[in-house]
Amino acid sequence: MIIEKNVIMDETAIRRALSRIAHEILEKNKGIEDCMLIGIRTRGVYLARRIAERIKEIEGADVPCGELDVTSYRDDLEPGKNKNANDGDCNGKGTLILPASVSGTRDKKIILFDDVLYTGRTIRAAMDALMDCGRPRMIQLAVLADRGHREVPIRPDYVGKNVPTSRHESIEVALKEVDGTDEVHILSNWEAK
Ligand SMILES: O=P(O)(O)OC[C@H]1O[C@H](OP(=O)(O)OP(=O)(O)O)[C@H](O)[C@@H]1O
Ligand SMILES: O=c1cc[nH]c(=O)[nH]1
Repeated sequence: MIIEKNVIMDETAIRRALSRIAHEILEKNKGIEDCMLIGIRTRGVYLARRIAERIKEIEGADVPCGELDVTSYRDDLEPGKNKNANDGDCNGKGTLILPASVSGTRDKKIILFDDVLYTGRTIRAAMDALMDCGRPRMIQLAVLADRGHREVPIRPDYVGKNVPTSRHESIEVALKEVDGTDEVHILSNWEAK
């Protein structure tokens, strides 16, 4: 099977999209007070950190940045590996990692970051994890690429690029921090899970 790869965002396009999202976050939240950025592992973490740096440049303010691992909250885990493994110990088991300067997510405005939004199941899992770890005042969602095909009623607040796709395509995000390069590409002939 021939797999075609088409680049849809290069380094400049990613930088501009993240810069725009940083401005949109500041505008929507009228600043950054009580906001916390939380990146979903793996690449969402680096997107959140880049936005935090951009916000610092624009506003001169530090915004706390955390990491979330949603693995134990997924609805597609193999039997026997369910979320009970983490029940009652959301921090101790590494689901949510916050900077030491922050006491928790209670009453905070959480802005969740992921690289790709597809069915929405990862974000559903992320929201469950966050709710188990405290009671945020609000949760907003930022994604670099929204490719559609939602299976749950989830809509992002901030989008780098909307990419109409077929189910036989996949979107891959490469980031310098993990992949050595910044690029978003679309692959044809992908076999969806
Ligand atoms: O909206 P969804 O259908 O849940 O798909 C989106 C998720 O898929 C990818 O993660 P994946 O589980 O492939 O793992 P990865 O981040 O390690 O690549 C991507 O990073 C998103 O988190
Ligand atoms: O196209 C897709 C779908 C899910 N997750 C991805 O990273 N890309």
